[in-house]
Amino acid sequence: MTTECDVIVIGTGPGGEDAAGRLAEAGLEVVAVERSLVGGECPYWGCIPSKMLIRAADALAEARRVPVLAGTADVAPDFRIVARRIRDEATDDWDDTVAAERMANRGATLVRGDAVVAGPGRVRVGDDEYVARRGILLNTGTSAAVPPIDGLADTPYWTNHEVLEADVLPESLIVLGGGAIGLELAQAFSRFGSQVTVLEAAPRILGPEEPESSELLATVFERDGIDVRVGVAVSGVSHDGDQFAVSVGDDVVRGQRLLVAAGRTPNIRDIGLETVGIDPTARSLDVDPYQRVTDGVWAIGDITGKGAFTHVSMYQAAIAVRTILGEDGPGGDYRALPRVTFTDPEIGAAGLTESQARDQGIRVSTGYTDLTASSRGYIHKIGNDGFIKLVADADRGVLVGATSAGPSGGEVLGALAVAIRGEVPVDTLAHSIWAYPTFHRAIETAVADLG
Ligand SMILES: Cc1cc2nc3c(=O)[nH]c(=O)nc-3n(C[C@H](O)[C@H](O)[C@H](O)COP(=O)(O)OP(=O)(O)OC[C@H]3O[C@@H](n4cnc5c(N)ncnc54)[C@H](O)[C@@H]3O)c2cc1C
Ligand SMILES: NC(=O)c1ccc[n+]([C@@H]2O[C@H](COP(=O)([O-])OP(=O)(O)OC[C@H]3O[C@@H](n4cnc5c(N)ncnc54)[C@H](O)[C@@H]3O)[C@@H](O)[C@H]2O)c1
Repeated sequence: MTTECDVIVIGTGPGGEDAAGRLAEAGLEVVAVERSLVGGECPYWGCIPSKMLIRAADALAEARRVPVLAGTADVAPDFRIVARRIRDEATDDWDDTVAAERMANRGATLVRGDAVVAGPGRVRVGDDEYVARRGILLNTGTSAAVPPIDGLADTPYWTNHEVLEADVLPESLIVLGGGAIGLELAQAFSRFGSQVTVLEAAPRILGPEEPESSELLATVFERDGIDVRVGVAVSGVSHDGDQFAVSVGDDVVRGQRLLVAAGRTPNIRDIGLETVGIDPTARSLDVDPYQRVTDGVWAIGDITGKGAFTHVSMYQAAIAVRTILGEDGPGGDYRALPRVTFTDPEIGAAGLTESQARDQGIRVSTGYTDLTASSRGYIHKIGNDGFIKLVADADRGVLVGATSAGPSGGEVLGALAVAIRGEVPVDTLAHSIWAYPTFHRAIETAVADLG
């Protein structure tokens, strides 16, 4: 059967679902194809369940701080409570009926199945063909990358799916990869009582962020009893029906569960992109500032390589919708791209790191302050680890990057992201009033430190 429409959306991650709804509300005939759950990774196996787990784990950690500040607290973690919350409240037991109805109510037609592009404006789903008058919007996202380590593929390893579907706490957990996924989940499971080992191939965890962020998290994790090993070469993995054995140099790390959090593979390899002249082997799809990949093909979300975050997917969805509807509006601007790793301390960052700024030839000055030395850090006491680091363009007198690590690092980041985005002069920041005694007041000290 062949069906005509205006736009075909392939993949309904956060951006695709929203774009399909907006385009339909604007009066276009929209077909949205989804092979799994409407909403994508974020609500079912990503941001939301992981942050629920972290919220619970952080409550345990705060309760354990009571003896230093306020008396006694008996803490007896029960993983079943958060597992149930993820199942019942976050994911409806991994059922997307509500999301599917929400999209249908906005006027888009949901087609379930694997979509394959069959030529300009043409998409196949099983035996059915869909033909789009305006074009195809790609939002196919990413899947966990599984490194080609000897034996790994034959073991019952976990990815972000299984780990967030778990309802029993593993006694021990080996985490392959010290990026955002690995670190957030490593700390959360450790706080519930799992013995956790993080194996990171690069010289430091959280490699894309400032070295100070990596150092801070390594120190805090070590203090928490998490075994963090960097610069390791994992040469083999086996499973004896009960335990994993991971070969790391001459050593063997054993654990009940193994989480593979070693990066993501874009879901663009086998969806027929070559039929519209797009290279399916690329690391990401090159989009112009208006989300165009080629005539009649737009892309949004993780596959664009602009930042694998829900806020990027949603931001790009709004731009793609304007483009498809022929409306005016600004193109994508990633200069102040914010991101938050929800460890404790949270690592918030926006814009460029110091080394990225130097690589761009910017005459850089940096400002740094330790949060423990701030009034709020002193008051907060236990759990006050953190810092603020600013990266300024000394010639233009504006911030081009910032990191805000601390108990509310992700919230403090808001002010810094706005300062970068709005190119607020450093001089204005220096002569502003910063509320006392907040964590964000430490920005003033970091600004004063800019050399
Ligand atoms: C554990 C974890 C925690 C995270 N935490 C955060 C966080 O705190 N904050 C944040 O901003 N981001 C976070 N992310 C990242 C975030 O989940 C993604 O950036 C977000 O989901 C946006 O992805 P997307 O729009 O590219 O599509 P995705 O969410 O990946 O969805 C793509 C959809 O396309 C479908 N699809 C793929 N191919 C086809 C096809 N051929 N036919 C039909 N359907 C197809 C898939 O089934 C999927 O539903 C996290 C990710 C993980 C894994
Ligand atoms: N809070 C958030 O916003 C949040 C949370 C989780 C994920 N995310 C998004 O999802 C993306 C993917 O997360 P991720 O953590 O899987 O990927 P990542 O690329 O950020 O980190 C993967 C890590 O695994 C390491 N690695 C790769 N192969 C390895 C091997 N064989 N042995 C040991 N280490 C190995 C890499 O060096 C890297 O440090 C993130 O970059 C981020 O954009 C965001």
